Amino acid sequence: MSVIIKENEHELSQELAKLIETASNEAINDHNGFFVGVSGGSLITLLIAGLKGIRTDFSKWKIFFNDERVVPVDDPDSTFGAYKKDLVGKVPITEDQFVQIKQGVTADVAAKDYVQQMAQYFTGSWPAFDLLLLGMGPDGHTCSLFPGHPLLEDDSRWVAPITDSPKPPPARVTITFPVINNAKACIFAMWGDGKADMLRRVLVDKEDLPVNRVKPKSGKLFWIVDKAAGKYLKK
Ligand SMILES: O=C1O[C@H](COP(=O)(O)O)[C@@H](O)[C@H](O)[C@H]1O
Repeated sequence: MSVIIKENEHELSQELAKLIETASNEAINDHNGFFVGVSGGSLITLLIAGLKGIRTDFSKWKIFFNDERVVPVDDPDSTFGAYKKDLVGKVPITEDQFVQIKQGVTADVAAKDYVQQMAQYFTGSWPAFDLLLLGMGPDGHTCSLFPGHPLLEDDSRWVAPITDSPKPPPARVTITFPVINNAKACIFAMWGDGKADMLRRVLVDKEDLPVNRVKPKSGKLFWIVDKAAGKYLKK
């Protein structure tokens, strides 16, 4: 595991972009495509800032959602809606490069449909993403895997529905830990004072929180944070 502490949000987004560029170019050289999973929330701001500057063949990207809220795309809670509004058109990525969650159905149906869509890109018992870009919520959740929730133990499905998310909206779909830990690389990226206390609990105290269950089996794990978020971490 590598923990990288950058001076500020700008430097953090540049560092994140560099790692994404490397992962993308390696994947494209290796299998002519880059399969990346993205999260919602504050990560999007970092991506908007960083992705503009990277040199890679964006046309080879296929973008999956690590989790998504079961809401219409034009709902402010929709993660795809946020990427569509904030990223598409600003970097050379088109809407059809996103693997979208089925609309107008229950979380259960959306999760099953998402697995079928994923299976068009991955063979093997678990999908092997080239890179997962992860966020951490204030309670230590990642994707839609929340502390104390039974889904933390789900090891039978690629994607699970959740209808009792403690963070609204309640209905979501999420990739599961076996999928996360089968990825070739995972990056947590975050900034700001608001993340500092939870980062201490995760990286210093090593509490059993969902984010600490991210342990890619044979992949790399990075935590990239700014000085404010990393103020309790040793340099
Ligand atoms: O609800 C969610 O929260 C987490 C963390 O978001 P943040 O805004 O606190 O960074 C996010 O990673 C996840 O994708 C999202 O659905």
